[in-house]
Amino acid sequence: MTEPLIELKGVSKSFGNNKVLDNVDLTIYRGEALGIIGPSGTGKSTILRVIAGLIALDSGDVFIKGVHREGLIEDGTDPVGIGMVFQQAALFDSLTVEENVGFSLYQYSKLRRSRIRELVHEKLEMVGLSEIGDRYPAELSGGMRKRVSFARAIMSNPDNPKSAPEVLLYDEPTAGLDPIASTVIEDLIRQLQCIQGSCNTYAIVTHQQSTIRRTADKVVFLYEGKVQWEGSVSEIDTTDDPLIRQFISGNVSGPIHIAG
Ligand SMILES: Nc1ncnc2c1ncn2[C@@H]1O[C@H](COP(=O)(O)OP(=O)(O)OP(=O)(O)O)[C@@H](O)[C@H]1O
Repeated sequence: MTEPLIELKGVSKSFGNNKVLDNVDLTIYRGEALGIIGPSGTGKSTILRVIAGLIALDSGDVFIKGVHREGLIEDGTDPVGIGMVFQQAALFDSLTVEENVGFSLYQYSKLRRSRIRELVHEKLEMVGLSEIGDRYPAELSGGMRKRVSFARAIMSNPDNPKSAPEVLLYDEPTAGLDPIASTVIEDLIRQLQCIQGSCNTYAIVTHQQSTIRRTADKVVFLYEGKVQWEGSVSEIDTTDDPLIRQFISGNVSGPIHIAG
């Protein structure tokens, strides 16, 4: 068994009266590619934001590499870096691609501008976009914007090795992309997993079956605030669990209550 990098123990989170996560236990091991699936509004993005340390818990504990997290990511206690790729790429429209990817280094490091440009170029090359540093986000396709956001998520300061993310969290990275652009992104996620110095551990939230099948090794199914099922990606086709059967077939009849 490899080392647990992320552990959620008894995590609960409500927004007002809406209990989104209800006593959730989840472990992500080093090197794991974890797919988080489940119906809309069931708390998948919330779990990613909990792991990323972006929102406070109501109760429960988060351990990062065995160390109890106190507070949020901004409190800086995590022993490993965690990067997040948001659903909407979340680029600054008024900055060039190069300024977006290098943003945290321009803001918070003492590196020379020329060194940051080199590092940005390296990351853009890793995502197959080495020629677009001078463009603005509005000049890019949706798939290209996603790839730029990947480059930004894996950016780190070589003077501060702890800033290199060891875990990447992808929130619906292929949402809104055509099947071919989705394949490009899925391949990139797998390539980044294998590149030395990039992230070999990740969790991915997705609704797209091709993305689940091509980017996840293990899958957890979230519903009604709890992890209801977990198994290998091949088991989603063989399990007789009624929740998974209904979800994968898209059948409106079954144990999953359709909101609205
Ligand atoms: N900041 C917030 N304030 C209030 N409610 C929130 C907030 N963030 C999430 N929610 C609610 O929590 C529930 C779960 O949201 P979340 O985005 O985690 O679901 P999801 O499974 O990722 O959904 P989808 O598949 O549709 O993206 C939803 O009912 C949502 O409206």
